[in-house]
Amino acid sequence: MKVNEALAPAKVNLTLHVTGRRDDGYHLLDSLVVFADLGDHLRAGPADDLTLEVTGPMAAGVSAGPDNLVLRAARHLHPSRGARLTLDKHLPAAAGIGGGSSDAAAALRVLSRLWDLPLPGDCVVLGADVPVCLDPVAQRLSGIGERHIPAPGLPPLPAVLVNPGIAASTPAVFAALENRTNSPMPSKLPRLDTPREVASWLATQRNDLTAPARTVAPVIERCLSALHNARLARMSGSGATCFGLYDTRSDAEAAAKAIAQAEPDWWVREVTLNPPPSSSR
Ligand SMILES: C[C@@](CO)(OP(=O)(O)O)[C@H](O)COP(=O)(O)OP(=O)(O)OC[C@H]1O[C@@H](n2ccc(N)nc2=O)[C@H](O)[C@@H]1O
Ligand SMILES: Nc1ncnc2c1ncn2[C@@H]1O[C@H](COP(=O)(O)OP(=O)(O)O)[C@@H](O)[C@H]1O
Repeated sequence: MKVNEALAPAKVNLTLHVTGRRDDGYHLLDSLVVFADLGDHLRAGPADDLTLEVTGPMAAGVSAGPDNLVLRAARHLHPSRGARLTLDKHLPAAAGIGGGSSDAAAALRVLSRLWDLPLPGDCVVLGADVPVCLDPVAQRLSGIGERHIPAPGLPPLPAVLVNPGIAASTPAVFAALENRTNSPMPSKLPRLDTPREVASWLATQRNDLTAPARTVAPVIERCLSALHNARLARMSGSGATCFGLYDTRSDAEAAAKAIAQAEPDWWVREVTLNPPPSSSR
């Protein structure tokens, strides 16, 4: 990618344990987060005014106004400088894969280069997922999202992402959560060398938002069923996107093809999670 371009990769919560709730209503999380080799594309050119154009296959319904997280991130970085921004949307919005947060983080990265400014330290105010998206590699996220440390060794993971085209509102899903104090992941995460080992270990962990998300969007059950031949099938974030993990890319490709044929209205993509550096599409 050129200096004024950035990939805003899909974020996937391999685990999402809700461990408590702060007085301000935000929830404490313990989450193993990885990124895909697929995402939105952001370009920035020099300009006097700040403008944004939203293009691409998933642009429908995404505002190009000041509420777009790309423009909010730009104004967070500098209150008045200009740039001509183009956001090519490939990820569904409000889908539990952090499209907006990853776009905001990409905007901070690109504009800090264009404007020669340091990255801000307080970007959690843009969204709980923005800090982890600033450095899109495997990480263990905690606090409400403001704390993250590199995850121990994980291999690249052949996977399929499935979204049924229903937006799951993150506040609505948190509001439907019955038990807000659940156990965290083990304090020391194991080193996992193969997709099979990853799937076996993940099966002992959870996404605590799955049950409330199913009440908000019952179609999630069908997404998980569609991934029945995966080593592990789970929801990401607050949904509704679900992911399936496979042993090989060809297994994932075959599964994606079959699901897309059976559900032509769904967004179905074969991806690699935690890809080797510089292999993004
Ligand atoms: C749940 C997660 C897990 O990675 O992913 P998504 O489903 O959004 O992808 C994130 O924590 C979401 O991050 P993000 O989407 O940036 O959240 P924000 O805009 O800050 O918050 C949206 C709303 O979600 C709730 N929220 C969010 C984060 C958090 N730790 N506790 C919360 O209770 C609050 O109701 C808040 O008003
Ligand atoms: N660049 C953007 N892309 C997608 N959604 C955006 C963007 N900017 C603002 N939003 C708003 O943010 C909300 C959450 O979007 P997103 O981050 O994609 O979902 P999630 O938090 O479920 O991962 C959307 O409902 C949308 O209104």
